[in-house]
Amino acid sequence: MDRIIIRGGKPLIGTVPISGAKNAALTLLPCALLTDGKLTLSNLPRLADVDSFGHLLNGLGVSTTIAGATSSNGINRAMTMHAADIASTVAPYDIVRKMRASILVLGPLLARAGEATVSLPGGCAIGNRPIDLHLKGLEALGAEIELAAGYVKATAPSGGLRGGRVSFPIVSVGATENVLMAAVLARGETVIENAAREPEIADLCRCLVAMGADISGIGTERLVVQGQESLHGADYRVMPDRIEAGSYACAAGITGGDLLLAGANADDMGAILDPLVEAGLEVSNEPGGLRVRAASRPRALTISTAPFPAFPTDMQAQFMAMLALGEGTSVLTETIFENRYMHVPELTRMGADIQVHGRTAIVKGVDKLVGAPVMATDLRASMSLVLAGLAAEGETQVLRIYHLDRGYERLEEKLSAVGADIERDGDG
Ligand SMILES: CC(=O)N[C@H]1[C@@H](OP(=O)(O)OP(=O)(O)OC[C@H]2O[C@@H](n3ccc(=O)[nH]c3=O)[C@H](O)[C@@H]2O)O[C@H](CO)[C@@H](O)[C@@H]1O
Ligand SMILES: C=C(OP(=O)(O)O)C(=O)O
Repeated sequence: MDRIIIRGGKPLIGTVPISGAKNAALTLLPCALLTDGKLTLSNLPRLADVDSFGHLLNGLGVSTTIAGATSSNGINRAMTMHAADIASTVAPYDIVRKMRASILVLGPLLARAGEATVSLPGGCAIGNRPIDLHLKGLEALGAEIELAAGYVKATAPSGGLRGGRVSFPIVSVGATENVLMAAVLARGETVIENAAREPEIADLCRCLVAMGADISGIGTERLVVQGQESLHGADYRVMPDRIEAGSYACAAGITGGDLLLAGANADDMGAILDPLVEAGLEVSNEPGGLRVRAASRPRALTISTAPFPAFPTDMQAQFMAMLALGEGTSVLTETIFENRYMHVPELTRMGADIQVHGRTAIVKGVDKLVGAPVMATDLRASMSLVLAGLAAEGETQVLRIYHLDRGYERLEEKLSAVGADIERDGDG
């Protein structure tokens, strides 16, 4: 098993190309199931989850071809998917257990093929992660749902799904995505109230519109979809990854660095950039990207995670690492996932002073962190340990880095290029 070895203490300076967004790509890929035309996604990040999704689609009968390698600018990778026929409507446990986003084939399969059998994703390291809202939303479009032997089996009524009214009691990114992808092929109008407003949802809507869908209210909490008989193929470019960009911004913050995040889109990143500025970092929009400079130690922050446009849960761990070396006491509250503090004991082993009380973590800034072997437990937790390692004295070894490969494209290459002493080794 691979590990990442970092010898910390170097300010990171230079340009980091920002890749296409994982969390957008993973909801754009299942859109291929909605049409017998070809869907080509460009700016597709080279990530383990994208590969797994490709395999999942292949198993459903979708042919996939990949063009263009990821260049040093992080561009040019495109995948063309062609679901001329749906050969299977089953998403098996073996793939779903590796990648929770597999649940996002449920809505499209149901809408196009009239049925879908998808392994229940279950919980993961960060929390329970139920899918009841996905299922209730699809029921509102007429689907019949059965749960048996660890699978959800959804069936459309004869004549197919029909438009309906879905009002989510809480904001759910995944449920909004599943219902949207089903509604675009349902008969009549669907109204989704209290829809998630994450930029990745707007990206999904724009791709669906490029495929012939009729959606209004894009970017708002009320989406109105006029279902179509069929959709057609399209070429669509995946949006830049705001979480990857935010993670590298924290790398500048924790190392006292100066990074140009090439291709990052500040418009989607207000809730990430505002606290960086509050912490004393200089953030500016420059030609080609977003520049983040840290002239001093970050100041303490009080942050609470919440659905967009508030501070994202996917940035909590990285901010915590940065604030562990900040000045003063920060207070972080995690409201989305009940178990998203698995990085705390590992950061503590590196010398951080962090106490968790329920959903709140009190982070007392320390003067230094010291390198140690640490174990990553989930994707963003892993990145927080890499960040800590970049600033720590001595050597940090991050184990179980397959989590990082799910969400950070060419991590060591991007960090080495801006001055980090980091390498991957095959014995971890
Ligand atoms: C609102 C939010 O920040 N969503 C995050 C969530 O999306 P993801 O789509 O995984 O999760 P949801 O947005 O659906 O979950 C939001 C909340 O709703 C609850 N829930 C969800 C679905 C359901 O059927 N029933 C239910 O109770 C969840 O337990 C959670 O507390 O994790 C992703 C990966 O970290 C992040 O990129 C998303 O930003
Ligand atoms: C937890 C994440 O992703 P996933 O839902 O794919 O596990 C994430 O992107 O931080």
